[in-house]
Amino acid sequence: MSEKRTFRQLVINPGSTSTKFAVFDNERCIFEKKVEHDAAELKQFTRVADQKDYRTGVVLKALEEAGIPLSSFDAVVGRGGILGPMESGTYLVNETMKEELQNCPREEHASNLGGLIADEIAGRNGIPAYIVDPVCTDEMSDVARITGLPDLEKFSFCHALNMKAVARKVAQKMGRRLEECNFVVAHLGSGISIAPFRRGRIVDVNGATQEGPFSPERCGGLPAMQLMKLCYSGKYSYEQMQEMLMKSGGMYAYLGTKDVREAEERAAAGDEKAQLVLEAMAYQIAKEIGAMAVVLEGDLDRIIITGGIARSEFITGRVIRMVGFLAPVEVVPGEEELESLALGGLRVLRGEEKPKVYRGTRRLEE
Ligand SMILES: Nc1ncnc2c1ncn2[C@@H]1O[C@H](COP(=O)(O)OP(=O)(O)O)[C@@H](O)[C@H]1O
Ligand SMILES: CCCC(=O)OP(=O)(O)O
Repeated sequence: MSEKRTFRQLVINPGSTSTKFAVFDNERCIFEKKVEHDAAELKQFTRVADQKDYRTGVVLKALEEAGIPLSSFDAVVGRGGILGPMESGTYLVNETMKEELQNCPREEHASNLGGLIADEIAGRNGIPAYIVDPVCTDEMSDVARITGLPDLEKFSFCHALNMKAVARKVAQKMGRRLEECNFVVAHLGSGISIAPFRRGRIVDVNGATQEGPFSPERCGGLPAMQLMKLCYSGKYSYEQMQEMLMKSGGMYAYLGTKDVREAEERAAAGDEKAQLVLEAMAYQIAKEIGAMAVVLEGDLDRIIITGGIARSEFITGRVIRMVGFLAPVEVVPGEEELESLALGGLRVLRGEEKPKVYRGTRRLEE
């Protein structure tokens, strides 16, 4: 019997406050590390892309300390960023992609560093760099793009990497391929994405930074007229509003914590406000799942709940009570982003998939 070749990959997931990275030999993780970055240290960089050399250095230092030589890698894979809308899959980091990530990403987000750091390290070794199922994965139907105001076109922005990976696993458990199933997948983390998967494609989704349920740190969808009045009230600057919507809104704005566990403890100890806010988060999540089930016209095989908050029985219990009539619910706690990056790279290294080629931004709004 012939020996199966072992492919070694370095996978990198840059977050807003940390960089997570790991080394995989085929499907097996042999090294994993999370480096928390000091807020003051990151503050010296004006733009996210400016952090590339600093974070690359952090990864290289850790690999050296662990005695893992760069020459042992077959590919480097990064969590990909906010490029133009693209189909799900594994993409080669090419010059067009690098130029956009470096100079003109559609939005500033730490995941923009994934492709850049992967390319920097891969380049030192003459091996390919990839990104997998980036946050700009866009498989939405045309009808889902219409907002009601022609100036504002809805675009897809979600936790595609973990959602696709978890959906693939649930399909596998059911003895099917992802393309043979209809799911509603809810990723519940610091940000929340809830999407209908029609035959494996994400045909709609709440934009994880501006629509749908509020999350531990983000406001989600807000009443538009009231929001407009607040923006023009002179009370807050553009930057303050942005910070409020993205980082200090949602549960944090009500309770002063982004930790659902702490909120649960307070509720259990009789804090009525904590109880109400958690109830409201569960209520909004269930309502969004219901809306996405309607997109699938009720033809769904499973509802899948994943992300850190999927560990919360307080939240999952209430959500399941509200949406359980729609389909069986599968809870897959946590996220598997590093593993998902490795599996995406591996499918290409093994020749099971061809790497896709990014051809540049197709700006829907222009
Ligand atoms: N055991 C748990 N019970 C309840 N909530 C949890 C648990 N573990 C993590 N969480 C919550 O999950 C959220 C973070 O989710 P996570 O998917 O790790 O987010 P991200 O990676 O997007 O920052 C936090 O609000 C955290 O309190
Ligand atoms: C919608 C994907 C981008 C995002 O919000 O990711 P984090 O929750 O990791 O910040």
